[in-house]
Amino acid sequence: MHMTVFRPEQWVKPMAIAGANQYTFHLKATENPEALIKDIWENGMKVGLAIKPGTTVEYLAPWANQIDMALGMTVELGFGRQKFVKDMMPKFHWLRTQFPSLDIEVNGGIGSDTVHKCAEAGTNVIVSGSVIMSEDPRSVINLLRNVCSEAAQKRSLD
Ligand SMILES: O=C(CO)[C@H](O)[C@H](O)COP(=O)(O)O
Repeated sequence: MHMTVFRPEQWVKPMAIAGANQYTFHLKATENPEALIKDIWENGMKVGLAIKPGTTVEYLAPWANQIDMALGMTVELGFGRQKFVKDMMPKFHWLRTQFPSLDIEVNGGIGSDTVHKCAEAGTNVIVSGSVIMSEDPRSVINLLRNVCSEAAQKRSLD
């Protein structure tokens, strides 16, 4: 679950009861990330931690060893069909270098023209909305998956 909400603390238990296996919250939406991470674990879910395009990766770094996934937004929060912001690429690259086994998710404006940059920078989890819905979903999903797999394989050989 990607929770774009204020006070993410209040939804941990309801989401666990509803069957969520991962709870992603926005770092700037809580005053106590450490306690929230612990609460998510204790409720049996994996932890995802999200930052917006304007947030530095150093802000997320102190928690990177305690989470399962980092999410970098490549658009501002709110709605689909926004233009991809490429400023996140150095942040993904830094995260991948520092935390080789961390899941790194990208969300915002991802399709066949933007996925390569993200995969090369180190993302391995892709959110894609409008492009998938506007084209042939099966072939777009296959392409996104293949680009990420090939980039991961190349990293493992380097
Ligand atoms: O969560 C989002 C914005 O808050 C995403 O950008 C959205 O759901 C994905 O859509 P798109 O692929 O069209 O950018």
